[in-house]
Amino acid sequence: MKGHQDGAQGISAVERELFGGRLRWNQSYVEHEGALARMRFGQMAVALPRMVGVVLRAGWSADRRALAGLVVSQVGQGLTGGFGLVAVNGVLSQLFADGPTADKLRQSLPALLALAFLSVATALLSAWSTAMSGRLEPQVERAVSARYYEAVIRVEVEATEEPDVQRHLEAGKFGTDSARRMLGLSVGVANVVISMVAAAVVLASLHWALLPMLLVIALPKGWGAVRSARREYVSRLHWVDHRRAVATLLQYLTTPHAAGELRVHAASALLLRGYGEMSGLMETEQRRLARAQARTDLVAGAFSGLASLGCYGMLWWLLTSGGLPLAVGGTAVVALRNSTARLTSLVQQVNRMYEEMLQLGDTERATELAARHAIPITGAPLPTDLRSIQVKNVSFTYPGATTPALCGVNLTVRRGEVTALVGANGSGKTSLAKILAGLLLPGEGEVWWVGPDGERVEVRAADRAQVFASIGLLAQDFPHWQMTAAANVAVGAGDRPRDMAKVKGAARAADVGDLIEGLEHGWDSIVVKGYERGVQLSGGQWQKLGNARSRYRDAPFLLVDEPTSALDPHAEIDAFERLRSVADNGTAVVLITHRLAATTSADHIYVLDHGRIAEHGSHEQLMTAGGLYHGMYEAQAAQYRIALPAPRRSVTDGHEELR
Ligand SMILES: Nc1ncnc2c1ncn2[C@@H]1O[C@H](COP(=O)(O)OP(=O)(O)OP(=O)(O)O)[C@@H](O)[C@H]1O
Repeated sequence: MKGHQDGAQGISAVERELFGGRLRWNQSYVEHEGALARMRFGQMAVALPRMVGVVLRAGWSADRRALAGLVVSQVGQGLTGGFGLVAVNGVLSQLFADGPTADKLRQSLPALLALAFLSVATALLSAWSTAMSGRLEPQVERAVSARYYEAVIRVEVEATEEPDVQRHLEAGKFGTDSARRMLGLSVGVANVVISMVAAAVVLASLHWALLPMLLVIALPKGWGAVRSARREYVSRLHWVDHRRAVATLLQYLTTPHAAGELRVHAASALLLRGYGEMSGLMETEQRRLARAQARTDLVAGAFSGLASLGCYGMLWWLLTSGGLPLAVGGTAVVALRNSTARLTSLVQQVNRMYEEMLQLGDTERATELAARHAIPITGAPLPTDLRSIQVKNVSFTYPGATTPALCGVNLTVRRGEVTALVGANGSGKTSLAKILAGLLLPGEGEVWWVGPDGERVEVRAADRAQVFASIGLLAQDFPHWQMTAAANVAVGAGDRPRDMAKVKGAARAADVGDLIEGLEHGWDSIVVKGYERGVQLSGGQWQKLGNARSRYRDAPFLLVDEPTSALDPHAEIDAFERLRSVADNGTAVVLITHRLAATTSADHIYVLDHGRIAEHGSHEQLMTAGGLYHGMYEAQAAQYRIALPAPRRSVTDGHEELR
């Protein structure tokens, strides 16, 4: 394989088998990022301080004292380095002067003492710097992460459906801890740069020609560092999907809910083969990178070596032609050797810093993008005492889809009623529920939130926080939080302090209270196995817990998507009756279900077909109309009729007996 630019090459058979083809980062995105990665030195010189600025600002707002301490200790170390060189020059000047050795040593003593003092000061400053950066780094990481995640969770759901937005937001995740590493590296780089600047000042003051020498040695290594970092960054971008897929394969191998299929279906053999072949490809890429880096290092090292040779040659010439005193020459050699050693560490750190900067740049871009697509934080207040939601001529097409998920939909959801949404798979029920919840905004048409006297606010103009506060949601694939049972209910109102009495009430209303209270650790049981206090719930028990969560929200509009799919027949009937009584108590219940027995008692049924409302009315009206609903209901009812053979009877001794 030649590398990530390869066309059809570099695909393992198993990658094709499991993922249908190459798993490389979307091409257009790579091109866009490629432009960033091709940044020239000049652009990088601008971008690097900007990213350091991001980190410093985060540090400043997190812990000013620690940041100030860090800056002072770094500048201090640079100064001690500079003064150290001056002291070395003082010692050498005394030693190279004429006169008896004992006198020369005595006269160099003050400079030697100064050197000792400076090294103690350097050690103290370095310890202070370590303590301050250790204190600041986690705070900077938290600040940058919080900014990113707070922005991401506010993004409109529709925007997250756009592949480009999705990718940028995903890419941003990898840079959140780069801020922490950037701070550590910035400290290291600042340390080296300050000491080199100090060395440069001292060298330039000794002889003007010594400064260009230092730069000539530094440049090739800097070039090599940037080149390697750029190459690694581009590679990581190209391989990120592949890497994620490999991690997923490994994750499946230890996921408890896959345990059965892994063993019985031998899925583990396929996954392990996938892991082996796909990580083998990544190793090939790592080898390519290592070879390329070795080449770059060789070229940079060769040029740097040539530059050093030239510098020492020039020093020789300056000394022999009398342009430079011997003591200054000695100081120059010490400074050049120190600086070259520091340069190696500078190169390594800049290299890593450049990579981190590119990743932190991703996080910054994702944060800005998220802010551009954010749900507005202001808007018209909803009428107090909401009565209904009216959907008028609403159409909606998911980004990238060719056909609309909803088309000219009209419906009204009223408090005190159960409104059922039924229809075939993919007919648009969940999409309509998301429109009602204000999670998706209609492409065309309006969604009105209506008060008791007909006063109304359209969802786009409304304060969305109030819209969300008015909705209780139980999605089809509601999250199973790996937390305590109490937290799993109370998370239904994460913006309110936990009220245990209400948690217990909601659980009782969803028929799960006794179960939780009967557990060894009761409400503190963690509802996933593997933790201390962990328990495993069944699918139906989870569903009841989910129902309790949506009850705990206690909102005027309750949207439930297949709330009984995992319940046993008695529990299912019970759950539907409980939903009925929630509606009777004044809540608007929107029930999405394929169990048509449950819709018989709904006040209004809407039948969706390919995104349109095909029929609506009560159960009786729809059955009389004999359309889609009638067909679906009959099909379901017929299943029960077929499944119930008439009991066979025999006659024994004149008595009928069931067999
Ligand atoms: N996030 C999405 N991006 C693109 N298309 C989507 C998305 N979600 C749903 N769709 C498409 O929109 C249409 C309606 O889907 P929706 O989930 O609303 O159907 P549904 O009636 O709830 O189906 P089911 O009964 O299977 O749950 C389908 O064609 C589906 O493929």
